Amino acid sequence: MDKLVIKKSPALHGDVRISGAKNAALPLLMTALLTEQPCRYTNVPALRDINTTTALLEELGVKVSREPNEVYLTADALTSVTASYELVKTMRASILVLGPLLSRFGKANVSLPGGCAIGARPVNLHLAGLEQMGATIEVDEGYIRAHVDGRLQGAHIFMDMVSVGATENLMMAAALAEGETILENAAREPEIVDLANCLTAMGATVTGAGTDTIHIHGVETLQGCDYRVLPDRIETGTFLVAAAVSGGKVRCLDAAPETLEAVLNKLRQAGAKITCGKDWIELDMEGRKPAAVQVKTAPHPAFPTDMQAQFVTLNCIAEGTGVITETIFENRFMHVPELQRMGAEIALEANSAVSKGSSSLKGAPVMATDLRASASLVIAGLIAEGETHVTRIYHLDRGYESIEEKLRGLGADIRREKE
Ligand SMILES: CC(=O)N[C@H]1[C@@H](OP(=O)(O)OP(=O)(O)OC[C@H]2O[C@@H](n3ccc(=O)[nH]c3=O)[C@H](O)[C@@H]2O)O[C@H](CO)[C@@H](O)[C@@H]1O
Ligand SMILES: C=C(OP(=O)(O)O)C(=O)O
Repeated sequence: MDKLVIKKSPALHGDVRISGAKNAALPLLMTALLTEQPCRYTNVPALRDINTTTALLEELGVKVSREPNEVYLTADALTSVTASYELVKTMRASILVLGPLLSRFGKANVSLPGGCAIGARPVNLHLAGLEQMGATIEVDEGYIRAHVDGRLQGAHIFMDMVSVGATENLMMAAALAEGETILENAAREPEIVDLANCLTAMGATVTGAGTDTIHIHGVETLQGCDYRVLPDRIETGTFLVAAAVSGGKVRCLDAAPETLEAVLNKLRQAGAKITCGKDWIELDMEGRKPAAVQVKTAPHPAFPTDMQAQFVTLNCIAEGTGVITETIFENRFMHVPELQRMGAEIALEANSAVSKGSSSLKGAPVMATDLRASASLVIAGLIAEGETHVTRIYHLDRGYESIEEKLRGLGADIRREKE
């Protein structure tokens, strides 16, 4: 297993190129299941989750070929409709094969994802929506077994909670369903808009993506696509926080500033000077220490839970007291005890992390517990005195393309070693 060894680094300076978004690419690659025609996806990040997705699609019989940051998929003759536990347990987003398989082939067996480090993460909304569209679903021996006679039927679905994954699964299912599907209380994340744009390019009619009501007019068949994945707003935010914490000046290229307004707003409140172009964002801390910020996570367009851990690190070293409240996942503060081991003064109070600020961090061996927790520890390592060893970085490799090379390009002292 690999670990990252990070030494206290100078303030980060320079340009960094942002990759395609993991959370957009995962559902986008699943759209290939909706058509027998070839699909090409570009700006696909080189990540462990993308490898898992292509392995999963190959297991179903999809023809896969890859070039750097490009994936070609053809689902003209499937050999299986089963997503096995072995793959689903390593990547929860595997559940996104359910909607497309069911709508195109009338059946699907998908291992139940189960809980994960950050929370229980049930899939009841995915199943309830598909049942409303006419599917019969049972859970047997840890597998969701779903089938439908004929086509799924368009339905008016109101979701009790805002769920990104359920919205995506139901949008893909609805694209081949008979008639119109209306999704109410839908997620509004930029990745939903990206998926809607791809489905539209494939011949479905999708309106309202980016609002809480999405209309999808299903069609009998969809065509292939040539689709470029949206820039990763969470990777962008992570580099901006790293720059802010180090007192540096960093420009993120190939970014999508309009997708991370809530994060940019908090960085401005922390004292950063932010300048944006059409596809770039520059953060300049002018050598200052950030001011602590108050943050509450909530569905888009509010502050994203996937940026919460990085802001906990920012608040640790900032001036003043900061409170960060997590409202999406019930167990997403696993980075806090690790940051405390580095000297951070943070108290956990119910679902809030309260930091006193001005902690002087010291390097320590720390363990990554999930993807964004890992990112928060890497950022802490850059400013901690001495050396920080971050273990279990396979979490980080799920979602950050070449993170150590990109950080080194900004002047960080970071290297990958065998544990
Ligand atoms: C691959 C991907 O895009 N992952 C993102 C996606 O995850 P994911 O799509 O899994 O997250 P959801 O939006 O579905 O989850 C939001 C909340 O709803 C709950 N819930 C969800 C579905 C359901 O059927 N029942 C239910 O109760 C979850 O437990 C959670 O508390 O959105 C999350 C919230 O922005 C992000 O943190 C993840 O990075
Ligand atoms: C929680 C995340 O991803 P996933 O839903 O794939 O676990 C994330 O990207 O921070």
